[in-house]
Amino acid sequence: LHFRRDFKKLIGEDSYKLPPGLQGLPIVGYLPFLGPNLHRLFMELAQTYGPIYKLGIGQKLCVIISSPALAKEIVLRDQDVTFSNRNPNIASRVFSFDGKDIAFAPLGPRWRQLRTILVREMQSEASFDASYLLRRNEVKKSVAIIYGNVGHAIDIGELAFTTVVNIIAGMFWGNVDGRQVAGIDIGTEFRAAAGRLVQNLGRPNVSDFFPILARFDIQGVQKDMKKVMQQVDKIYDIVIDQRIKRGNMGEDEVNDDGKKNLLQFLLEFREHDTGEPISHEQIKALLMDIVIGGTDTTSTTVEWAMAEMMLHPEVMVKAQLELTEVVGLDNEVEETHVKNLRYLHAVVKETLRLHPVAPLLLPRSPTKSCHVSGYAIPKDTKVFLNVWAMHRDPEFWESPLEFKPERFLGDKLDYLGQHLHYLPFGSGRRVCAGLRLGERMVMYLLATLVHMFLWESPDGTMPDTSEKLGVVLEKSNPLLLVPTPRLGSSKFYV
Ligand code: HEM
Repeated sequence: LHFRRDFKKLIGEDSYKLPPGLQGLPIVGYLPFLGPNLHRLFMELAQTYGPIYKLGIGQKLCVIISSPALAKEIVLRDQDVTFSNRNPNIASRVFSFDGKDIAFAPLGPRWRQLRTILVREMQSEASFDASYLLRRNEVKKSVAIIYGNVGHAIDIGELAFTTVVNIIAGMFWGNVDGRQVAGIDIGTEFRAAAGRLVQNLGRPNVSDFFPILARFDIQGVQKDMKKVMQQVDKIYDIVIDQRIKRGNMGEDEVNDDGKKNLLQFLLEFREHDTGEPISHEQIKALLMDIVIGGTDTTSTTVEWAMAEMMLHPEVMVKAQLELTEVVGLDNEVEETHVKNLRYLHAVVKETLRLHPVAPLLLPRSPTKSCHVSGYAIPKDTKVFLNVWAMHRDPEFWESPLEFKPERFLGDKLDYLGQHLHYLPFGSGRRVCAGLRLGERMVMYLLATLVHMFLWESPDGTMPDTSEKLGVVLEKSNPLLLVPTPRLGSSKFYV
């Protein structure tokens, strides 16, 4: 009744029907039936209700879309502007300094300004070239850590995460040693804070579904978010102050081609800008997006790829043969090799097909009432695109549940979101803003792990593929693997 009343108010009497679906119980709707793995539940419900259906959760109306044809109407066709907004929940609003970032900001000049800086300034070929040594150093440090643990089990997800955090810290705000700022170990601090942030961001919060109860914060999500954000804020304040002081003393760091890191760029942009100024909070919100949006996504993908290769030894062997051919057994991997690793690219694509880090993307929300496939979608509805289901749709994929990188070898499918049955980075205006860096880091790190070491499961136990959905779709059980050096000379490892 609630939805019908809202709906009629918004788009007028009886013009279109809401999609079919479930209202659930009175008042709470479908809330008590939501399990942890929403993408699986949503796929099961699609088998009964079809490729577009509604779900009432508390006072919120959700619409779930599981077909590429309908996704097209939303992300690529004439309605993409209407659907390029997020309507963030409470945790996301705290996380994003109330929508001052890229990921949760409404479509508009401020979102466009930050997005352009991240995509064009920081991910141009020239920027990547200039910051390559930094990535190389961090990857080499991780190789040395693995070498120091030969014969012992290593947590691959954790190793990948620390490597990526350090790369990102160095690239985006830079400092003498990306691991330490004013005595604070960034990797460790962020690991702890990011874990809690991500947990809160992914947790169903009663206050989101019953805005009327929001001020009571029954589960304490808002309170906990604010507490963690204070910790993270403290680190950002130190980093920003340090950068300003260095700038004032004429000690700006520049990369090989004279380019500055993102933080220097943003601070100067703020000072000299003639158009919209970038506020302190916007800078922090952008750093937040980069650290949270860029780390778990990347490291989880590396972890899943390694798990799948362990489960499919023939894939691991092919990837190693390719590396032997392209890189050589008397050489270490450089980023310049990566473009020639066709098979490894296919492995990563197949990994992201079966284990997309954001199986429901980031939810969209129309800014005005509209229609999709002849159904009414009222303003502010939460719209989920179930990419996980589309990636397993037998209409588009042969033997969809099998891990077969070969399917991508002759295929033109890329990450840009033009082919609507394959959307690991999303699509349209809101497609991932860190796509190029994400792909680059995954490929370089994975190629290094596979080329430099042979891997075994401890005690012969094979990895499982059970998953849990927080903000990213991660492995339920961490992937532990035991390394042995693969190259003849120890000089590549120390
Ligand atoms: C393997 C790595 C990554 C994957 C699979 C991934 C995936 C995604 C997905 C699915 C979305 C939502 C797109 C949509 O709603 O259509 C997204 C958004 C976003 N990602 Fe990534 N991402 C990755 C790495 C990164 C990195 C490295 C960064 C930053 C340096 C980043 C920053 C962002 C931002 C800022 C957004 C929001 C874009 C917007 O709303 O305009 N991501 N990402």
